[in-house]
Amino acid sequence: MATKDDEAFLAPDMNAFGRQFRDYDAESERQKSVQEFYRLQHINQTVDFVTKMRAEYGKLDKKVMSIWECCELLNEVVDESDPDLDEPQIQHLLQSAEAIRKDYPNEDWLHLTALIHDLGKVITLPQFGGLPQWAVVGDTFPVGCAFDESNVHHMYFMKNQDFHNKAYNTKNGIYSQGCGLNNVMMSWGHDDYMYLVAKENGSTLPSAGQFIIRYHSFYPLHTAGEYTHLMNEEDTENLKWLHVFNKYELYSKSKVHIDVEKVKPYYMSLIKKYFPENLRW
Ligand SMILES: O[C@H]1[C@H](O)[C@@H](O)[C@H](O)[C@@H](O)[C@H]1O
Ligand SMILES: [Fe+2]
Ligand SMILES: [Fe+2]
Repeated sequence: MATKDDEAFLAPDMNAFGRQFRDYDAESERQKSVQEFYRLQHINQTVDFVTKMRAEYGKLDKKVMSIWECCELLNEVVDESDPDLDEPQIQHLLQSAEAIRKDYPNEDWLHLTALIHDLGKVITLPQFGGLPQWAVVGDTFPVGCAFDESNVHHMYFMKNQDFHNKAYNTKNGIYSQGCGLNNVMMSWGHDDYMYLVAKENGSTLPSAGQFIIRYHSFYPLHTAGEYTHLMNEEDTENLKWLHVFNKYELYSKSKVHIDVEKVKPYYMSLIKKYFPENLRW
């Protein structure tokens, strides 16, 4: 007989606060601080800033540690951009991973991708450079081309210096049609950082897994369907998996906790399969 654990994942209609998911306009205290977060993010994420961050974090000289150590460290991180989540970050990682595992039991790489997708948020901690929230979390978007209106709280881009730069404020900006997302500079944050960590440490996670990590906050693309003119064929293939992932990542945010010790052995075996024991961060 099927137990509750064997049932397919059901996406809820409401978040843990009884609101719609990703409602950035609802009147509440939380909404105000989320809006203030996006004001700062949209003003400060520029081509110059991203260029500096890529160079700095590309050194991977902050710490040597395992993937699991980082999962535990993530519990110290608070995400001020998220209107749907109040739980410790490790719960969010495990909730996402276990939800996907229910419906895609054979795609072990996808379970692991879910487990690690937000680990990059550690760059907000002092020992990783202590970056401000606007440089770590929130939705992401390309810099170096026009900011699309599908970005939440789009109006704040008006105070971004790139908004007024003629080289950057056209549809393609410094890019060309179909150039591929790999050639596009995304706003700096936990996605691009974790992608860098995985790649530079020689992870064998499939290309779709690496793509999910790198673009999971790129809602203007994967949910609004904008910026597709920058994609190439490989991006189109990988985007299919990002759509799958997104459903489980977003709608698994709930108050139902996962027993960490119970599932840890399974995830440790996946980490061993796809990552070296210690990584440079
Ligand atoms: O607030 C959330 C949160 O920071 C997530 O980790 C990120 O991936 C989302 O795109 C963002 O909207
Ligand atoms: Fe997440
Ligand atoms: Fe994220």
